[in-house]
Amino acid sequence: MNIRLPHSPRHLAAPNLTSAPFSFDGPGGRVASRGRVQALTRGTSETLAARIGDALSGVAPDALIGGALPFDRDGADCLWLCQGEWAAATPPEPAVAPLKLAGWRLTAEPDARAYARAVARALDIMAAGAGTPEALEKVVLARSLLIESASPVPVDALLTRLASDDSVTAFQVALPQMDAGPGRVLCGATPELLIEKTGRRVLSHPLAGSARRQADPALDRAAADALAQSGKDHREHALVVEAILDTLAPYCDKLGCPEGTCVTSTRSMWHLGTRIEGRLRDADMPAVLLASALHPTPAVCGVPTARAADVIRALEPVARDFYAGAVGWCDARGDGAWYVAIRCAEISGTSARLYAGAGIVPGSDPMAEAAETGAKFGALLAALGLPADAGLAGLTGDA
Ligand SMILES: C=C(O[C@@H]1C=C(C(=O)O)C=C[C@H]1O)C(=O)O
Repeated sequence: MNIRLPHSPRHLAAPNLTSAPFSFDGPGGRVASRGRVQALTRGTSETLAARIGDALSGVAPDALIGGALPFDRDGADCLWLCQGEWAAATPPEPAVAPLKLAGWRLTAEPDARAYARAVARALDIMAAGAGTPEALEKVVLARSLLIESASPVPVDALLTRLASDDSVTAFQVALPQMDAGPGRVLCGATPELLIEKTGRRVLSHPLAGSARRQADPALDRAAADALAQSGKDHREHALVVEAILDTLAPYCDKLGCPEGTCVTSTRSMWHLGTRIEGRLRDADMPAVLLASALHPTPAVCGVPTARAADVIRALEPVARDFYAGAVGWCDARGDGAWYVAIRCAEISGTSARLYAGAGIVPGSDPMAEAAETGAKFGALLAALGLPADAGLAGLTGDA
């Protein structure tokens, strides 16, 4: 079965989201696991093609693979194979249930000021290496907020609330169990399409360059205009587009960005975005392998990739695990959609660890980057029923 996301949305059954190991609900439709579900053998990006080939050989045309690739290409992925009858599903409940976490506590890891110091350190590394062959041109540094609540974090209610923003894809992927504790789920609302593949058609919509939305319409417009004019943000963005074009070129006989770079928005953020369209040479290339070839783009890692990954490892105190990886699905024909795993949280029982990062290039201002990460937490915090600006603590003199 061919599931087309943006132009012919198709609703697949997901009787109970908490028991479905993956679901995606975005601008083009909704895809969720169902039927007989089995975990694929876990492995790194190196063995992915062989494992996908094995999994898809001989399966029924309506089989579906979905899940998450970790940020670290040498880390083990988490993929699920679903087989069985598909049934038409009713679209998810439009009602946005109020969500109130009982007795919650928030710990910044690290706090905004320590994050700003890490950004300053990254800028020093860039300056020290400038002009050398391995000079660091961009690195994306992230921080996290750990929320601990007195009651379990309700993933279904959170997803419903996240999905109420039409500009994002609300997703959840069940992650491997770490120990005997509660299950882990990666849950979020990503605005960034890594790759969508339908037959020979591919589409990617990278984002990089950000500004916080404002409640006042005039200030909001001004923020978008400033982003559209920002040389620093356009430099940050261009590196991502170049990397995606370079990676896709060998797979495509046509590739381009017909609309150029535009300002796009979610409910809480403005971004620079570029729609990249291509035609594959091989219609059978599975979307998950294209996602793996592209990942990690400089939207979440940096340039050059290996150097940026080293700096991330050295400067970030919390392991990314599946944050800033890729989440998505692909059917037996290889058609599917994969998203950059951002604006998300790893949820386990009563705790949720939220992540947000920002691209650093020469000219970045450490405190402004800390504020940007604070703003990026907003969507998840609000969906959890917490103050949307809680990630900005320490930046406004209120810490
Ligand atoms: C890394 C994140 O976002 C990425 C970084 C952006 C930026 O630096 O401007 C913008 C969009 C995303 O590609 C995140 O939200 O955690």
